[in-house]
Amino acid sequence: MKVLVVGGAGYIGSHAVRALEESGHEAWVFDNLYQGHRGAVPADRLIEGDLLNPADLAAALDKSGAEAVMHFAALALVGESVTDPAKYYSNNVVGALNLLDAMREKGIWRIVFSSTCATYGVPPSSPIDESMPQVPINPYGDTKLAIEKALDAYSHAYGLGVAALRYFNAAGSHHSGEIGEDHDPETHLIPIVLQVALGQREHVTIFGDDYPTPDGTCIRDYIHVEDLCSAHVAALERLEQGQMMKLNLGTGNGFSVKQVIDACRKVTGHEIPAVMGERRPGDPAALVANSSKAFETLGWKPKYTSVEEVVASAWRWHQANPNGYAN
Ligand SMILES: NC(=O)c1ccc[n+]([C@@H]2O[C@H](COP(=O)([O-])OP(=O)(O)OC[C@H]3O[C@@H](n4cnc5c(N)ncnc54)[C@H](O)[C@@H]3O)[C@@H](O)[C@H]2O)c1
Ligand SMILES: O=c1ccn([C@@H]2O[C@H](COP(=O)(O)OP(=O)(O)O[C@H]3O[C@H](CO)[C@H](O)[C@H](O)[C@H]3O)[C@@H](O)[C@H]2O)c(=O)[nH]1
Repeated sequence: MKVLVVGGAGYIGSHAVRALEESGHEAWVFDNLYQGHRGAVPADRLIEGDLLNPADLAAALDKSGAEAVMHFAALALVGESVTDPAKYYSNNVVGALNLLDAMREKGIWRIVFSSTCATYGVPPSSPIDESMPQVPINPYGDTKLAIEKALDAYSHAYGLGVAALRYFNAAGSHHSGEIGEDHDPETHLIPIVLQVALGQREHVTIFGDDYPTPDGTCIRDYIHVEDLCSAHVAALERLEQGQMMKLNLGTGNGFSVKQVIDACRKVTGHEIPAVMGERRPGDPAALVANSSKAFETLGWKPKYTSVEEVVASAWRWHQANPNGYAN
């Protein structure tokens, strides 16, 4: 299939491009390079444009000859979504609606969408399955839930085939060592801890140790980015017209902030000073996926299950590219 990967120059999108090509598909990238990197994608398949400009989208769908879309493009900083919600509703929700309109116009009915465990808010229990209530606690999560709802309605009314994939915490880098995670600003735990190991930060601040977890720090489910992307390809290949898949993507294993820092110490051999800080507003104590629905629906399972392996994969990229991409 020819696939337009929207947000394909970003962290997860660029890994999806590799996964698509490794599975024999033809991937094209649409990105405004707000967070994305030229160096992360093949130059001859990059179409620069903005989701907020419908003419850019129409041109990209024509140029790529796309039969399907993977939609990764979004703003994803929880804190910024609280202080500047207008930016998030506009870019994420209006941008997604523009994309859906452009797809309808061209008769393209397959879409795989990046949703998030943030749509569950503070779950009633963990692990989380897809039947649990979606009650986001910040505008970022609200925008993702709004898009899921639009996809639901469009699927029902217009026959769109949708996979809304609710990722837990993406981490790691491509096995080739050629692409990895490079966000500016970086807010995610594993890259921040590895920046300490590289001597770029003095310490990592642990956001609270008074949570109701065994060591008091938050527990998350860190899924390797290549595992995430193989699930995307599996979902795309199974989509049928009018179908709406909603699937959690995680490993089912939770690791605390302290456990992640210990794993980073083990992998890097660096002492990695950590200081205790305040809770970060909006952080649920534990977010761990029950992904059995994805296992059954997609015939998929994550290959990386230990947090050390995930950290080692991220470390290879950060060590080789301490300053990230050149462009
Ligand atoms: N990283 C995670 O752990 C995680 C977890 C759950 C969900 N997600 C979701 O997965 C997706 C990808 O995350 P990521 O970490 O790769 O983010 P990223 O910022 O690295 O990638 C997003 C890409 O979209 C592009 N983009 C943003 N707005 C655009 C616009 N208006 N027009 C064109 N391009 C635009 C950016 O330039 C960037 O390249 C996001 O939708 C995010 O919400 C990420
Ligand atoms: O310097 C840091 C950074 C993070 N953390 C903690 O580490 C854990 C992981 O934090 P991340 O910022 O790496 O990721 P989140 O769990 O906040 O991920 C959330 O934000 C992502 C968007 O970037 C995704 O949407 C994801 O689904 C959503 O849960 C959290 O407990 C956080 O408090 C620290 O203690 N110190």
